[in-house]
Order: sequence, then C-alpha cells, then structure tokens
Amino acid sequence: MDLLSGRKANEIFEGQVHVYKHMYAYLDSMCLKWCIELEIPTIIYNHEKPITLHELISILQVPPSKISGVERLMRHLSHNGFFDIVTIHDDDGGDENKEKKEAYALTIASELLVKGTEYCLTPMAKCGLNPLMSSSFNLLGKWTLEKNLTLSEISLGTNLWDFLSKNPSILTSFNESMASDSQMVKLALKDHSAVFEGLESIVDVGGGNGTISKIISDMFPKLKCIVFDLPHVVENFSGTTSNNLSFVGGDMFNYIPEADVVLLKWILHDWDDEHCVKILKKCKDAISKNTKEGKAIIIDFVINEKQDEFGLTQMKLRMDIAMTSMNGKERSEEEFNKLFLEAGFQDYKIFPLTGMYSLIVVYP
Ligand SMILES: C[S@@+](CC[C@H](N)C(=O)[O-])C[C@H]1O[C@@H](n2cnc3c(N)ncnc32)[C@H](O)[C@@H]1O
Ligand SMILES: O=C1c2ccc(O)cc2O[C@@H](O)[C@@H]1c1ccc(O)cc1
Repeated sequence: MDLLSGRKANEIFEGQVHVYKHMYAYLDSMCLKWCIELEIPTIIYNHEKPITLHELISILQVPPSKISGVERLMRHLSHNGFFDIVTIHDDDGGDENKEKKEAYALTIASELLVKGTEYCLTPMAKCGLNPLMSSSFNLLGKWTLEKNLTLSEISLGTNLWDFLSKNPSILTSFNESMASDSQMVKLALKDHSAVFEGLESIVDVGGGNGTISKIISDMFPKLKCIVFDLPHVVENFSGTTSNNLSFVGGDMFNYIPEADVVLLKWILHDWDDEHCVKILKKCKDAISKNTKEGKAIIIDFVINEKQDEFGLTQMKLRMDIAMTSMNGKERSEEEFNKLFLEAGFQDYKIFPLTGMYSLIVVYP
C-alpha cells in the first residue's frame, strides 16, 4: 500500500504542521524560561500599566543587537496567551501629539509568574525547566530497552529522592516548586472544607515544606497537623513549627505517624502500583481507630479522557510521561480503585477540584 496515497496535499501539509508543532514544542518551554529569567511578568506588574517594547527594553537594558530578539519573544508569548497586545495612547508631548502605540498587558497565565505573589508558579517553572530535571527525557529511548533501570537512575545515576538528598540547592528548588503548586490547591480546597470538619489530627505524608498543611491548619486552627517527610527534608523546616503544626522525619514505607486523616498530595503518582499499595497499607495502619471520621485524602490527577477537555488531558498525559522517570504514573479512577481495594480500603469518593487535581476520600 502506498503511504499517503489518496490524501489531499492540504491534508498532508496539515500532518506536517502537526509533526513540526510537536517537534519544536520545547521552544515553547524555552521561551517561557527566557521570559521568567528576564522577569518580564514582574517588570510589567511593577510598571502598573501595559508596557511598550521600548519601555521594556529600556528597563531590561537590552543591547540594540538583541532588541529584535525580545520583540520576537513577546510576539511568541502573546500569540501563546501569556500577554495581551493592547493599544495605548502615549501622552508624551501633550494632547495634539498623542500617539497610539501597542503595549503588552499581563494575562492570567503571566500574572501567575509575577514574583513574590501568593499564587506565583515561577518556582515550579524554574525547577521543571532546570536542565538537570528536564534533560532525562532525552533518554526515554534508552530507558525503554534497559530492563531494570528507572529514567532517573539512567540520567541522574540514582532515584530522584536520593539525588535530591545529595544536591541541597536542587532539593530547595524542588521543595519550593512543590510549595508553589500546593499553594494553588488552596483556591480549590475552600469548596471542599467539609472533608476536614470534625477532625482532631491529620498527617501530611510526603508533605515537603508543609504548604498544604499550613493551608489546612489556617482553615482549621484546632486541627493538629503533622508534616511527615524524609528526615533530610523535614530538618530544613523544623524551625517553622507552630502550635498546631509539627514536622516528623521518617520513611513512609516503614511507618506513618497516627492521625484521624492521612493526606497524600502528589505522592501516589510518583510510584508504581506495588509501591502505592505498600504506602496505602501503611496509611491504613496510621488512620486512628479512635474516630469514625478516619480516612485517607488523596490529592492527585485523575485521568478522565472522556470528561476532561483536550488541553486538560494533554497536561495530565504530559505529567504521566514525567512520572515515567520514577516508574510512577497518572491513573484513571479504575486504576485508583484497584489500588484502594488491594490495600484493604472499603470505599472511596472522588471530588474533581477546579483545575487539574481531584480530591479522593478513601474509607478504611
Ligand atoms: C512530589 S513531592 C510532593 C510534595 C507535597 N506533597 C506537595 O504536593 O507539594 C513528593 C514528596 O514525597 C517525599 N518522599 C519521597 N519518598 C518518601 C518516603 N519514603 N517517605 C516519606 N516521604 C517521602 C519527598 O521528599 C517529597 O517531598
Ligand atoms: O520532577 C518533577 C516532579 C517529580 C515528582 C512529582 O510528584 C512532581 C513533579 O513535578 C515537577 O515539578 C517535576 C517535573 C515535571 C516535569 C518535567 O518535565 C520536569 C520536572
């Protein structure tokens, strides 16, 4: 059979555009990184109004030879939804000389990249776009043919957690990236606060710097929150304990401190099914027998291709590939259900949160 025979030329060229779009998609990531490195969203925010190219290059002190580069970056990012191009009336020189000019305004996506704000995602972008983290994905072909090695073992020489423990500056960047993602969950948790009502204690397993725990403990000041993570992770945060929030170091495969509720945010997707069942069994042991409110709360992506819109599934499937680096994966409801049953849980309920995450309540 002749490949492409019977196809119209325009259909074949559409196929070419599709291939090229994906081939060069990394340039979208690189432009995002470029924009963050130059702190363009923060500059526009501090400018307090849409910024012209002339104003931007003057603040950035761009040499004349690179002005067209910045102009192209701004065109690329505006085309991709990071800036709106708006018309402004430049009032230099009085009424009669008012000139119409194009200027760049922040969109929601670039507002999320303004440094130092509550929902700033710059730490996530900086960590994810660090070549040490992203270059492993050049080795997926090699990984496929290696029987027993994870992608991180091939690219970093060890698993991610071990690598982070030996590279303190990357560990800090990783923890900050996780914290920025957790901070976003605050926007969605408010609508589901009922699942935390009536509880006395919660243990946030793999809780990193405790961002989610702090959000929950601020919502429920009487709730005792324990942030549980690897010893070298929690030792960095023991200074941030408060009345109702403490840090405990340990290994979730050995022992999890007892609490009414065990919280797992972005933990299960890091692991294969066998490890997940082990974690869930330890969670079940940790859930206090002294309350009828005992449960596990999981915050993770749930793949739902039929229900989610294309872009959301695309994002979840990208993260699924990222999780490949550690033998983890993103799961569908059926795949989660299988894990819960195998670990001895009786029932579960899924609440899709606004955004990418779902909240899954699992009953022992
Ligand atoms: C993907 S991060 C999630 C952090 C946090 N839950 C969040 O969503 O922001 C996974 C966390 O699991 C922790 N972790 C990995 N292995 C662990 C283990 N054996 N016991 C306890 N924590 C572990 C890591 O140190 C890391 O903080
Ligand atoms: O490494 C990354 C990671 C690891 C574990 C996890 O649960 C979430 C993660 O999200 C990212 O920050 C991070 C990552 C994701 C995608 C990518 O291309 C590079 C790094």
